Amino acid sequence: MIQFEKVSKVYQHNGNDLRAVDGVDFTVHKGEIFGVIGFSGAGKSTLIRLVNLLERPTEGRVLVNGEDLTQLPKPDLRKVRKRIGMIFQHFNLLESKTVHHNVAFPLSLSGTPKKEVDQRVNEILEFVGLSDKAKQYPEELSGGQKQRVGIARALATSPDILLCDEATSALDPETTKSILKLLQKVRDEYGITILMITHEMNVVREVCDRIAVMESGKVIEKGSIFDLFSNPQHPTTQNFVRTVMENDIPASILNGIEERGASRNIYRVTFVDESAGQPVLSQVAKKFDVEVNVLFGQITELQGIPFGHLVVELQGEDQEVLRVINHIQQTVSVQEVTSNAG
Ligand SMILES: Nc1ncnc2c1ncn2[C@@H]1O[C@H](COP(=O)(O)OP(=O)(O)OP(=O)(O)O)[C@@H](O)[C@H]1O
Repeated sequence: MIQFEKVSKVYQHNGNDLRAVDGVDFTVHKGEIFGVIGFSGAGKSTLIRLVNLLERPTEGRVLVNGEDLTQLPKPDLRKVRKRIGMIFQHFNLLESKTVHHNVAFPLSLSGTPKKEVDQRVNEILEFVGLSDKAKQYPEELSGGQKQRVGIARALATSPDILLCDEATSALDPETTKSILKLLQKVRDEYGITILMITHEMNVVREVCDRIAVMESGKVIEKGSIFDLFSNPQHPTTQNFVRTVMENDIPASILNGIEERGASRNIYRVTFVDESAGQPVLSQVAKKFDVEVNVLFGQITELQGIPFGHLVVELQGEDQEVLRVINHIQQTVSVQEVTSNAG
């Protein structure tokens, strides 16, 4: 468990205070995958580095499993740090060492007997799917394989917490997916708490239970993936959501709506939860004297829950269209679409 308690980190920049992290306050629960998302300079790297004391807070506290690391004597701090693994965007592997030695490194450093080290390394390489690469060097591996070595190295000392610093930002989309799957397996099989920072919304959508959105050092919004995607409050969060969910109706369709003039009956139907699985609109076409013309839409899945919207034109008498709206409002949310609004 990681608790940020009104944490700030202030740097000096040209004689002025620069609040890289500013009053951050949230808790990452045990076994959770928590994402911190923000644009460049938002303060994400500084925040994650406060967890393992690569940075010290200027104000507030960071508690790791209930302990304030700044208060620990050095030998205790070393012990606690072993319980916090970290992986990096550019993997940070030792190029002159084999995969086996890279993973063994943190164990050898702490004086673990060789036999024990070899056993643990073999076990972890099998877990990350790289048993056959033990004798190879980093330069012989793909980016995804290098990150698997990074994950194996971070897991070698059996941590409770894994910090991921833009861990998939240097990888292509397919490799990103496979690394995110591996991180899920790390959480599911070892119960490790994962805190990840990223600027990519598709990454947090794929694996995180909850996220916090950072801007100018502050957390501007936080919540479950479902809540933030389905109802983002802050404009920055809305921008992030837009990077993965096309909410805006394309201009060509809006122009078409404008051309239809006053007689249009165009609505945005938002599906949340099990309503997305119900054939609401096909039922309408059968039950009422209207035709349903789908103009645009997107349905996706968030944390196993279907979510999305369709923009539809209802063709029929106004009275009948109103009856349809009343009917479908019981299961989905309905908004009228005008040509100048998505
Ligand atoms: N050691 C430092 N000294 C002075 N300023 C710093 C230091 N580290 C970070 N900063 C500043 O703090 C702010 C937050 O930086 P940080 O690297 O934490 O952001 P970020 O969200 O991780 O962005 P990026 O993804 O670009 O690294 C930036 O304005 C940065 O210039």
